[in-house]
Amino acid sequence: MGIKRPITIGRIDYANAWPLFHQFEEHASINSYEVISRVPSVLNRMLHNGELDVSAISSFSYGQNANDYVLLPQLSVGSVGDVNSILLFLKEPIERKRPERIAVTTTSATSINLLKMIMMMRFECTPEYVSAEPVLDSMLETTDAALIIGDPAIQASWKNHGLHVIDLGRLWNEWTGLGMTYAVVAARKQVADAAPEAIQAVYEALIASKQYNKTHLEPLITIACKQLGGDSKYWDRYFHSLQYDFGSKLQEGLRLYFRYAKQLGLLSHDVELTFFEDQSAQ
Ligand SMILES: C=C(O[C@@H]1C=C(C(=O)O)C=C[C@H]1O)C(=O)O
Repeated sequence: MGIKRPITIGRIDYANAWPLFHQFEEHASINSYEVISRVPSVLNRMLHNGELDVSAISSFSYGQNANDYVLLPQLSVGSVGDVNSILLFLKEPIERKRPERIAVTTTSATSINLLKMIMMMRFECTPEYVSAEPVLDSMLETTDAALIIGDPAIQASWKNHGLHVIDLGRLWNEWTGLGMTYAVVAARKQVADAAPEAIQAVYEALIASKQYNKTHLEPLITIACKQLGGDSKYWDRYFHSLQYDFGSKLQEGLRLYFRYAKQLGLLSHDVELTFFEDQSAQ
């Protein structure tokens, strides 16, 4: 039993995940671990390849690999309504003209598929999607619209570029009445079976970090202003609009998302949410 090497943990390299990971080190009781900070698409690949043992990943990537993963309970990045950092920038309002070609950031999995769903089911169109680095101006050189997530989306939203902006979290909520879960924390099933105590230690540290940050947002707001720009009012509202607990409303939204993904052929199979068993509850 156990693993005889440092446990590898993936951290999303965007402000949206800070409330889960900031102070992780201070709360970690394991002595041998490594935290690797990357954009979601890279973490998705690394967990899939076994380069990571446990990671925050796109919820869509969990759906693709649900047989090999377990979810850590009460940990997610979601919203019921505005998410503020998953944004579609359009040259023309969508009510007037459906986009024919959309540039989508290379960093996402959940939001790209959420966008495809919204286009097909809500706006009844099937644009061409081209993958691109998340730089608004260059994305829009040859397209009608651009999807950006995370910090670059926030920074693009501050610019006065005269574009029309759709917040995908708000649109999903208005359309379905539900919340949406963009990121989950998953462990490789193989590792959770072989070393449940190591995964339990990571789980407990993330929960402790999340609880601490909930009542100590000030340091995160200060770092965000310094590193990413904006003012404290913006970041206070941003962190409060995101939901980190993976509650039943957020799970319900994700289940519907997976059902739609299957229906549209974006996923090849049905997805069940399978959770890691909290070892302290036994
Ligand atoms: C809220 C966000 O949620 C995220 C969106 C993801 C995706 O689209 O795959 C993955 C992880 C999160 O970073 C965001 O990026 O702004």
